[in-house]
Amino acid sequence: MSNPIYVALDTPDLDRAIAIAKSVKGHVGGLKLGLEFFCASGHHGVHEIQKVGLPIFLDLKLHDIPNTVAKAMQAINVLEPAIVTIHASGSRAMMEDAKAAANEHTRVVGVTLLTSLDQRDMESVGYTGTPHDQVERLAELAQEAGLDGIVCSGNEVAAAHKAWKKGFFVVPGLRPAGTAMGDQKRAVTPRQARDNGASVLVIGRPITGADNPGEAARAIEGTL
Ligand SMILES: O=c1ccn([C@@H]2O[C@H](COP(=O)(O)O)[C@@H](O)[C@H]2O)c(=O)[nH]1
Repeated sequence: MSNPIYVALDTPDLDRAIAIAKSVKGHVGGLKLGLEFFCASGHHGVHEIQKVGLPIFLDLKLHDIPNTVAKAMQAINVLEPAIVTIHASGSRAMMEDAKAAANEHTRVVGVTLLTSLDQRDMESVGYTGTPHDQVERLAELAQEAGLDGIVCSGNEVAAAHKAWKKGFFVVPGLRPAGTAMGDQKRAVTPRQARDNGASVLVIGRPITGADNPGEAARAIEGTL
């Protein structure tokens, strides 16, 4: 089985991102570039990170009217990302148009409920039901829209996997035992997420915040 870990290179500093990417190579399966990185370094930054030689996951969480999201997707096709995120709450039409605009070999996955949100946060923005309900609802919509999979927490991935056997499940918000939660509220360990059916394990600060990111990645890999 290939290594499911994608390290989140959340930094605006391109040299630092390259250094971390090189140090974790061999202990992760891919590199995730999100808003912080992309807003600071853009396409040039992605090209530089690609030189490390690992698959690229563009975690841009696109969320806008269908036409705008489709055009944004077309603009990143040239980067040939392995995975791209959009927000599933943007509607079925938005997801359909995003998927239609993406490269054939790019997996387009829909964020269901951010792992930094809990039940109380959901209520504060007017969502009804539990995190499980929300993930189930949006996973069904994402599947109907023809997406490849979803982003959810390790708490919901087992149920999502059961309902969508061929789905591709990206799980962030992972914390090895004893590490700081930070802003994550629905966290599980990398091993729990993998056992629950995650296809991709997204891990940021537990690796990038370590004195030796390569060693931290190797240690987490060893727990899987
Ligand atoms: O629901 C979500 C969706 C995306 N993320 C992203 O994953 C990483 C997590 O970083 P950590 O440092 O391991 O907390 C980060 O890039 C988020 O933007 C998420 O956490 N939750």
